[in-house]
Amino acid sequence: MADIAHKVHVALGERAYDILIGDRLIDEAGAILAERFPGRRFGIITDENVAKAQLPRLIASMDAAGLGHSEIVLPPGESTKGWPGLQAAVEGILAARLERGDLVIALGGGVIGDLAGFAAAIARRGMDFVQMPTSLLAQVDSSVGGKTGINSPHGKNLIGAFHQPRLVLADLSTLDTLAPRQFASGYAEVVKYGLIDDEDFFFWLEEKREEIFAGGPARGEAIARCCAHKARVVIEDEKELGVRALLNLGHTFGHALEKDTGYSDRLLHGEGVSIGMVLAHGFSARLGLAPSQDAGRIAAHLKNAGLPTILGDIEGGLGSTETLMAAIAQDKKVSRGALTFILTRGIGKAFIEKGVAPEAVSAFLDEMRR
Ligand SMILES: NC(=O)c1ccc[n+]([C@@H]2O[C@H](COP(=O)([O-])OP(=O)(O)OC[C@H]3O[C@@H](n4cnc5c(N)ncnc54)[C@H](O)[C@@H]3O)[C@@H](O)[C@H]2O)c1
Ligand SMILES: O=C(O)C(=O)C[C@@H](O)[C@H](O)[C@H](O)COP(=O)(O)O
Ligand SMILES: [Zn+2]
Repeated sequence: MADIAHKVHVALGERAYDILIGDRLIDEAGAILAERFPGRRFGIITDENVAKAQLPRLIASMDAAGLGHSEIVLPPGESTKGWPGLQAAVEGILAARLERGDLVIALGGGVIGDLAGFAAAIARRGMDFVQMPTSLLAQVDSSVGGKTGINSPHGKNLIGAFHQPRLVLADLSTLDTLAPRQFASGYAEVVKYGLIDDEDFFFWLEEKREEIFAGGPARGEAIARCCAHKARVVIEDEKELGVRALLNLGHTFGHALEKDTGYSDRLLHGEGVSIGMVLAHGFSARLGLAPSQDAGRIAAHLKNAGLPTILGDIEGGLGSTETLMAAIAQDKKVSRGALTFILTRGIGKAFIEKGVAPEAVSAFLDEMRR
């Protein structure tokens, strides 16, 4: 029997859903889906790595529950989260003759979650979907909150829709097959929650980091605390009209770096966020807003977790500062041409700053490249 260790409810009225977190949940997924979505068929969208490591378990549990299903298996990696990947996902849903009342299952990391969620949002003008996150990043962040979409050559996540899942099933045992670099990448988003507004969580992470990486009980607790944090923010501001932008800490820089490195394995999303969070704290210190020792303490923690923390850590070099600034100018938080950044007064004290001077950002980036 599956062990549902944590349950977080995302109270969004008619779009409300549960996040179930536990060990070996995937082996019970068929029974859970049959109970919650009787009489439906399912289109499982996944990538080749997850298909090898986890899909057989999901299929076995769905077969045991007598559920009808089809599989759409895409290439792994960030480059799949673009127009051709979206076309493959949507056409796969249609080819499988899934009806509007059937469900899409996103089995995988954040790439599959964002892509399959967006495909579900637009196929047959909108289908329900279930998130089954299998990377740490997806379990603590991308499977929750309904941001779905794909990347554009113009910038990260520029095409998409808010489309909430009907259920999130996070099986801790799936993380056993995740590559260490990918686990570290997801850990950057874990740290993010502490840095936003929960210094106690950051200090707890400083104590528990090794246990979390080793797979001890702190891992499930960390994942549940992140989901509870994100659920609180999403309930308050589902469409990012205000406070939800705090979840973007480190992302304005990070997304520009991801674009600059071609959405490739040169820089994973969490790695960009790691460098971006250190830059956001460094920039805040430069503006006299935050103590500079906080940036050092954060960088040390991320570095000990195996993450890059400075621009020089990105192999293969970067484009010019002008190119990075052009990517930053495409950020979705830009309003009437003015830049918005998530800045900070220190660990756990992030805030939204509108109208940040591009010259100040550009000068800071120039300095950080030296
Ligand atoms: N929608 C949101 O709110 C949100 C939040 C954060 C990040 N994101 C997006 O998420 C994406 C990054 O997600 P990610 O870090 O999970 O990357 P990913 O989806 O590429 O997964 C990481 C890698 O690990 C593999 N993998 C995943 N689970 C596995 C498992 N259990 N066993 C073996 N291999 C496994 C995948 O095949 C892939 O190669 C980015 O596109 C980012 O923009 C979205
Ligand atoms: O859920 C959110 O809101 C976030 O900002 C979470 C981020 O970790 C995530 O990377 C998100 O996809 C970024 O959103 P975007 O609106 O900047 O594309
Ligand atoms: Zn992110």
